[in-house]
Amino acid sequence: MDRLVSAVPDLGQSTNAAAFRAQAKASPALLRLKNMTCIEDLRQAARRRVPKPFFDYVEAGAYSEQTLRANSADLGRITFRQRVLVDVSQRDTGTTILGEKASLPIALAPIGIGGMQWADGEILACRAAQAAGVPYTLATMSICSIEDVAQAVEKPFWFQLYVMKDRGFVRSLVERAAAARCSALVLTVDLQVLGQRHVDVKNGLSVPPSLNARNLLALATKPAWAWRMLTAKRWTFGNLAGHVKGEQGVKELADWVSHQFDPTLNWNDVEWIRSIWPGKLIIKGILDVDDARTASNAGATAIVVSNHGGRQLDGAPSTISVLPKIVEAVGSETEVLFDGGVRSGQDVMRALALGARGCLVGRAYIYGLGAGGEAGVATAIEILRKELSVTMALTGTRSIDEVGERVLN
Ligand SMILES: Cc1cc2nc3c(=O)[nH]c(=O)nc-3n(C[C@H](O)[C@H](O)[C@H](O)COP(=O)(O)O)c2cc1C
Ligand SMILES: CCCCC(=O)C(=O)O
Repeated sequence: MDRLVSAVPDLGQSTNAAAFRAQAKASPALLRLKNMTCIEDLRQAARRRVPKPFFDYVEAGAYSEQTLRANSADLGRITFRQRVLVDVSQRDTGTTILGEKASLPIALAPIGIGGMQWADGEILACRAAQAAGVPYTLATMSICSIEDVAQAVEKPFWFQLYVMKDRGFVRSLVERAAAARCSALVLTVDLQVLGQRHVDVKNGLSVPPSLNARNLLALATKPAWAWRMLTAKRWTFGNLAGHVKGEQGVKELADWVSHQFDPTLNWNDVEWIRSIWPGKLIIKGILDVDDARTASNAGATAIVVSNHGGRQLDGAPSTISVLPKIVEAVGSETEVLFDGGVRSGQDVMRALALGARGCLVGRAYIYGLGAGGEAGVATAIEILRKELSVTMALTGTRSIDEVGERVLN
């Protein structure tokens, strides 16, 4: 099965459609994905290839999923201003994020247990991101560890930090990220207490998967997935090995969070993190103007306007509905990144038009990972690139600098 992945040649700088088509010709893995023309196609393929508990985990939002739905619905209501007779023959989707060049105004969001979607998922996603020229964020709760990923990729990546009760362990994570030359620390502040995702409870989601009859069946019906996992031999949280007692038999994720994550986390701790991480600091999970101001004053290089993809506070507003006022409050001092509901290049354009510097994409790339490993993530990024480029053309926009309210109705 690993043929699918190992057959993928170095994708190079996949920044234009012609180059991607040439690579697809040479690569059976990309060829298999060639009929995937939108993120929804990748989602359907992931549904077929990933065991149900892990696919459900990606899909889920908290409680009634009102906020999850609002993220996409509110983005979809924003319409563009069609402009014609503008020379759009030369278009550039490139930009800078945190001062670094990116071929697209996106970064791959931190996704816990990405390595359960496809064996070695975090390494593969990071490779695809780097080949495409966009930042990748490794989650604290990843299956591949910081060191696993650092050894397997060429360029620096971002590391996402969850603050646990054991501050010695938190410090060691930060030190490991620095030793691995991570280029930014993404401090997630909206998940000290887990918003329940009903389906995970019903599926008995655990890492490693619990071996009851139902779960064994779910794994057995995806033999290609299971074979890759057995070969990769990575089944549990890579960053936590040796640090947390009983880690090999982690129980339900919700139990894990309530035992390990620190609900006392507050702004003084941000000062502490700032003192042990002198590099670029991104605070992720900001949805309120006052919090955005405090984050900016606390020395954040950037913030991510995020409600955790609708997975935490059900009933919170959609991210796109709060973006403009947060940009207005802090946008001149702090880079404002955006996430939640981005499933197309059109969505990226919408967020940029309302002031975001770039978008973190979560599920959109994870569907690609579940659909086809590294080639699937490359395909997801390529789909977003093409959609953004065409949307730029049809709104009479040649560069990311030109994107603003002028492209909206
Ligand atoms: C399956 C899944 C796992 C996630 N795990 C993490 C995580 O470990 N750390 C984190 O900061 N955010 C995590 N998030 C939130 C994402 O980083 C991001 O905020 C969210 O996915 C954006 O919404 P979107 O999926 O609609 O793009 C996760 C999201 C999903 C869907
Ligand atoms: C305990 C893992 C939490 C990962 C996460 O952030 C999410 O599932 O949304």
